[in-house]
Amino acid sequence: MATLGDLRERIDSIDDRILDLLAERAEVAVEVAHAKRAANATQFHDPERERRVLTRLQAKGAGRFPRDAIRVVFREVMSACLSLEEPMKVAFPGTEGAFAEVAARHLFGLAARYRETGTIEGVFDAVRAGEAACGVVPVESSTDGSVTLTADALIESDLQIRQELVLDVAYCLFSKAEGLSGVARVHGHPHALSQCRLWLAKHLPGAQIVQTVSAAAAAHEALGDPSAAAIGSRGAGELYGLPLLRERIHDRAENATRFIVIAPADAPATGADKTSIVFSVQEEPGALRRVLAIFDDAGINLTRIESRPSRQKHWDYVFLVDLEGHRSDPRVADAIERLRARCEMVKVLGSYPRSTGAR
Ligand SMILES: O=C(O)C(=O)C[C@]1(C(=O)O)C=C[C@@H](O)C=C1
Repeated sequence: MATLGDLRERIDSIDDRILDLLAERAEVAVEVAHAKRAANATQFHDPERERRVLTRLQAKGAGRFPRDAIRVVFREVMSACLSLEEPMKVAFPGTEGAFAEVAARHLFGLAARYRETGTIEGVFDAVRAGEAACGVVPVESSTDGSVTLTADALIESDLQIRQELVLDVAYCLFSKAEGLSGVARVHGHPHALSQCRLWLAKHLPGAQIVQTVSAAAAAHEALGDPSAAAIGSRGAGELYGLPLLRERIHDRAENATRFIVIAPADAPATGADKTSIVFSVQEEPGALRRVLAIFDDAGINLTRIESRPSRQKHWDYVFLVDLEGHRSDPRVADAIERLRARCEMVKVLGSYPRSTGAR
């Protein structure tokens, strides 16, 4: 049997070969950048190509090497190669350690340049001003429903949805307190507090609940005061060096947030896509039912419908719909045309590949 020393020598030599291959890949990525410049490409980042690379490699597999890890490794390899071409600039709301950052890093890797904008509107502004190539914003939570700030910003903006990601959201409680009995105050973002409401009522009934603007602000409170606790992602706690008191304190075991990537243009068809649209209907009885029948007649599945105040008139609403299919599918294109004939306003917010989810 080989000794531990022998096996480690073999691992060292395999790692050297991996490094040589990475160096070779980096050289090719630099050549890709030259080819793109020669073709006057405006975008170096190519999410469709990245998706094809990840799908192909995961399907191919690598013996015993875990399939999920293939995604993580190649996500970082491509993020690093892209940084040699042109670093990707990505905006997200909130501060470091927020779930929007977790989603952004999952999609764009460690080598992208991240910009915290503080607010959801700030993400839209940064992308519109060209300060970021794209932005990652939450659009709905499986527990709290729609993120209305995002819905309203989408309705008003010319930016398009080009990707989505459903992220498993797990909240932790961090504190310098020895145990739960030492916690007098719990600080958290309103979304975090709302998603952990029952747990807090049961386990910390006497604690004062304090809303903060971000997970980072909550962490700062807990850093400075041993009788304070903060709610946040595991990553946020690690980032701020706070001891973990309890894990998975959210009320619903299945707690996910859907994030979208907004950019100047949406995505080409992949065969498994969704399209988001917003429309307003005339104020007459049965108008909404007749409009929805267009999708029904075309056999198009609606995955979500939501109404928002139009902000033009009192008690006037617009409807946001997510449907299965790409806007270039003849069936979808035809339904949108029929919608235009019936509605006062129709705006396509973008077509994008359906999320396969991330944990
Ligand atoms: O194929 C390309 O267009 C590349 O730029 C290479 C590469 C990669 O590393 O594989 C890098 C960045 C792109 O977003 C897609 C893929």
